[in-house]
Amino acid sequence: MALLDALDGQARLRRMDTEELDALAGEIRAFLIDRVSRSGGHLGPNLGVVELTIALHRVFDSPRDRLVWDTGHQSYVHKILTGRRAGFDRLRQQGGLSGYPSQAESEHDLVENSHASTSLSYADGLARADAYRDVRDRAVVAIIGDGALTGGMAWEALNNIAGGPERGLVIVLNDNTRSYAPTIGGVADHLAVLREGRSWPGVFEQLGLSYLGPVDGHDIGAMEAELIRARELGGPVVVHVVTEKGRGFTHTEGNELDRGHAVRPMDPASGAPLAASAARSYTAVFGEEITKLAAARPDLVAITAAMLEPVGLLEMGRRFPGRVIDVGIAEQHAVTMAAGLSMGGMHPVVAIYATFVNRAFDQLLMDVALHRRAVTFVLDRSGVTGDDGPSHNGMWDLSILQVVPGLRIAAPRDAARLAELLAEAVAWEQGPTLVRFAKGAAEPDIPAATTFGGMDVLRRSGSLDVLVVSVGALAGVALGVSDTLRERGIGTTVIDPRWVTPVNPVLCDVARRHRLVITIEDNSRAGGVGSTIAQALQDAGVGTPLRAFGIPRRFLEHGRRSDVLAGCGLTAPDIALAVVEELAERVDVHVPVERIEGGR
Ligand SMILES: Cc1ncc(C[n+]2csc(CCOP(=O)(O)OP(=O)(O)O)c2C)c(N)n1
Ligand SMILES: CC(=O)[C@@H](O)[C@H](O)COP(=O)(O)O
Ligand SMILES: [Mg+2]
Repeated sequence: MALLDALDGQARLRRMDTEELDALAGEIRAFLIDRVSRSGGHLGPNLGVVELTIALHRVFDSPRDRLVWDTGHQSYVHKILTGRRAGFDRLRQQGGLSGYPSQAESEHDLVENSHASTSLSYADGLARADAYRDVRDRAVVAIIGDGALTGGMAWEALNNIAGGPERGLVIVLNDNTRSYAPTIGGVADHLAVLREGRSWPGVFEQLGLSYLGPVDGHDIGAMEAELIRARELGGPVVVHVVTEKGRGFTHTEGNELDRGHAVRPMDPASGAPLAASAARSYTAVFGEEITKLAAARPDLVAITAAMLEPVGLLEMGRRFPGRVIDVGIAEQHAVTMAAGLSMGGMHPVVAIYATFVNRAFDQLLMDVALHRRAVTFVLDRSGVTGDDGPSHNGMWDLSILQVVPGLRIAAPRDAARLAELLAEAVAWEQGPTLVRFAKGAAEPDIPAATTFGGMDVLRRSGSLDVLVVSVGALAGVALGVSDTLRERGIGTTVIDPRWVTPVNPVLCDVARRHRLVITIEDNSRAGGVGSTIAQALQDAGVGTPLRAFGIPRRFLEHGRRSDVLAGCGLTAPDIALAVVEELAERVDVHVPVERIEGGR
């Protein structure tokens, strides 16, 4: 790693000759493979941009020239070239290097949001600000992938950028033909034509943008020549760079599924995962169940936003080709298209990550719910996801969607309930339904002790002191709270409503008979299920006090899911301690408050 070791900034980088640069690219690739195979992360995307990032940092003078990375998952090389190589020993770990740009880490980083297709809008804003302030001696450079270019925001921005021919703006299109899978649609087809160099004005030129390329994204010299032209051109210009996702590593290059888009820790020699999880993931359970349901229901069609395998639709797609639609990174289109599919007599299942439903809220509210369409939403990665940092936690869906009239929301606690609730959801034809579950291995099955009013009673113990409302995957925590309280002579009823909104009126009756209600959810406290139930109690004239436990109203830094949940106080000891204090303060029930093992 001689060249990497000697690299002390852009000046040294700019002095390197072609031979040194090619050697440096090899050292960076070796470094990425070594570190990311240990930690896990976005190995494929970053192996694809080694030369591109070197060229960018040689032609442009970051941070004066602003580099805006779309989605940000491909910014590892940018981090290596801006002095953060040492941080890769703790990549994506709590307190360690983020897997995305981070303003706290470096002045070279701007956009921390990992939601795709935003870079051109930031760039348009930056360029306009420079125009307002008559700043002419620095560049704005957006680096956007071919996948991100299938997102609607990108075209909203292009429309505006093309309307400002006097504003300099460099758009580097990192075209590796893939999101996870090959990029779909007319945009992908057009890029294929452009890659073949058929020289007619393409869409970018017809919009009024300048277009340079296609250029080999692994030839540093060729890219530098085009980037210098783009920098000097003035006005908005697209530089079409053709790269290979996963380049230089056999276990990413050879990965037909996704070119190693997001790898788990692996043995770099064999590619074998370092820690294979025995338990089935919620995603795998969904994939199995939706395929069974699709076999029985020809009206079922599933929709993914460029994440076929990550959301578990691979099997259904194999069994029922044509009934799984990949719309590209286009969640808003996915949702309103689903409304159209429903109006046409189908029952769509929209499978996306919880955090990405945020950008399709209006479509869900006004295109699906307003028309009472029977669309089923499946939100994977709900709650704390952890590794991918603040913008990837699925912590807002229960808050923003509880306001949607007619939407029924289910939060399965384990695999068995996911199967049950998914079947109930797709059987419901009176309006939209939603099933949300966590990232990773499904919690062990927790059978109900009994059912009551359509809800699962997980435990009844002692007197009717505390009603514990358990939401989704935190049922194990809820039972742990019950155990700790029982040791202090406090009785609990632990209930899993299964369908968490609208609130089951029977829950209000049960609450009436207890001295305190607590709710435990892997979602923001602000506007979460807890606050929805509090309002339902108020509307029902139930005076029992309620304490909601959930994620505080703040962005959560990256880290392991379990550690981040603990940091939010969502552990049995922490909650039990808080309940004992609550009972003393609000219910005048005093029990020994000696230290509760593990509590704060
Ligand atoms: C709104 C949104 N939807 C889905 C994702 C998940 N996602 C992360 S990267 C990615 C593929 C991006 O493809 P591309 O822009 O071509 O970048 P590449 O990985 O090929 O470099 C997707 C779908 C996301 N980050 N944001
Ligand atoms: C950058 C992005 O949005 C995805 O690649 C995401 O990081 C994948 O997350 P999972 O690893 O949870 O599938
Ligand atoms: Mg791509």
